[in-house]
Amino acid sequence: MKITSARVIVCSPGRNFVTLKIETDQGLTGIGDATLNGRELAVASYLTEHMIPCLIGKDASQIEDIWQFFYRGAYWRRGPVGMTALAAVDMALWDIKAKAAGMPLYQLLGGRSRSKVMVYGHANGKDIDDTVEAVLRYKEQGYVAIRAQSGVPGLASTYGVSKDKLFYEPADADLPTENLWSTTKYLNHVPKLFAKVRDAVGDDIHLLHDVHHRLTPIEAARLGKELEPFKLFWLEDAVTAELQEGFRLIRQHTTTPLAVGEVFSSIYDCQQLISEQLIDYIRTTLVHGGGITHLRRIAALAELYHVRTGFHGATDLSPVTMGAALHFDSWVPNFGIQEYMRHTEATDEVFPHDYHFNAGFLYCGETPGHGVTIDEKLAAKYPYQRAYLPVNRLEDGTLFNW
Ligand SMILES: O=C(O)C(=O)C[C@H](O)[C@H](O)CO
Ligand SMILES: [Mg+2]
Repeated sequence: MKITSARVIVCSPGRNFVTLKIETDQGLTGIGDATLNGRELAVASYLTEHMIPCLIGKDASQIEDIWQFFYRGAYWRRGPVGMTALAAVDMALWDIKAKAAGMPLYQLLGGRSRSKVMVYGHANGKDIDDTVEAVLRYKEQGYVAIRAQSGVPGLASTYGVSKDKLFYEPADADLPTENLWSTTKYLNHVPKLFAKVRDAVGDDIHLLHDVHHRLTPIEAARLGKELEPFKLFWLEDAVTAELQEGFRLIRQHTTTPLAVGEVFSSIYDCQQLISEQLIDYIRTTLVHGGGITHLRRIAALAELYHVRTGFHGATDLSPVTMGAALHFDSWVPNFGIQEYMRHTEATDEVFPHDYHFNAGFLYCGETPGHGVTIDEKLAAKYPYQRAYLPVNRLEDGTLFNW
């Protein structure tokens, strides 16, 4: 089955998405997500200029060989732009292979390990009371796992806290917005938030929190320790993870479970974190981690060390990633949880899909392939719009982590 054409579709139905479509001489087509928030056109160009010319004429069924060709063959390995582009190719090829087999993708991976995929929703509010209310609303909708983020007193704006309760869109301007940050104010606030949230929601709901890489290991250790009474499901991205051994310090001090990895692009970013059992959940998902072919290796390594998956699933990961991820989640033995932030109606219309949400769980469909397509005519009505993630500064002006 030869690849006859491949093209990149960039569209912005409420936010930017980059999609790769691969066509074959047998009439089968597949699509993959190539969206890298705030750097979309770099991946689009990497695909168009450097990968697509090499793809034409290759046998679409040789997924592993094509993966190795672009990973080893490029000489310049890893990195978010290259691995996102590779992920799009990989996802599209798995889509084609599953369609050729007449099977939903999870069947090719090894079949179902579970009937439904537990997801967590995003509750956020401007202050503690507002956040508690948002958490209770998620609980009413049937969610069994809820992430809670709240504004911090004394800080004008905080990441993850939007005006809209179901969507939040961090890439909010055509030049980066600047936020201000105070670790002291944040650390004083979060334990108070979770005391109230746990009290309101009861013991049966899983609670999660995202620090967004803003603490040092010893600060994260203190936060983890102070949050222990509230039994979090996980504390996410407590510190930046370029220094993998930094997590040892956090681990020595707290039993609060740790999740990290949404910005990772390969197994080498988490090898030490996993093999030293420094984390409990690996967040890297298909689109930024080289696709299904590479995530299978990460999940298999993680399984050895009692680390479970907790795939990234914010709105900047397109429905294509969500569809493929749900097949992976339905199969992978060491599944933990799946992040779920709803896409806008416009996005859902551009990317028709067969997965659905019901009472706290997502269900992948039974259509052959990963179950997501793209309406190209509709996509063309939403041209690319430059949009950046914000940057974050300390109150004295020092540029800080976002
Ligand atoms: O979903 C999360 O946990 C995030 O931290 C979302 C990120 O801000 C977002 O995906 C960045 O592109
Ligand atoms: Mg996060």
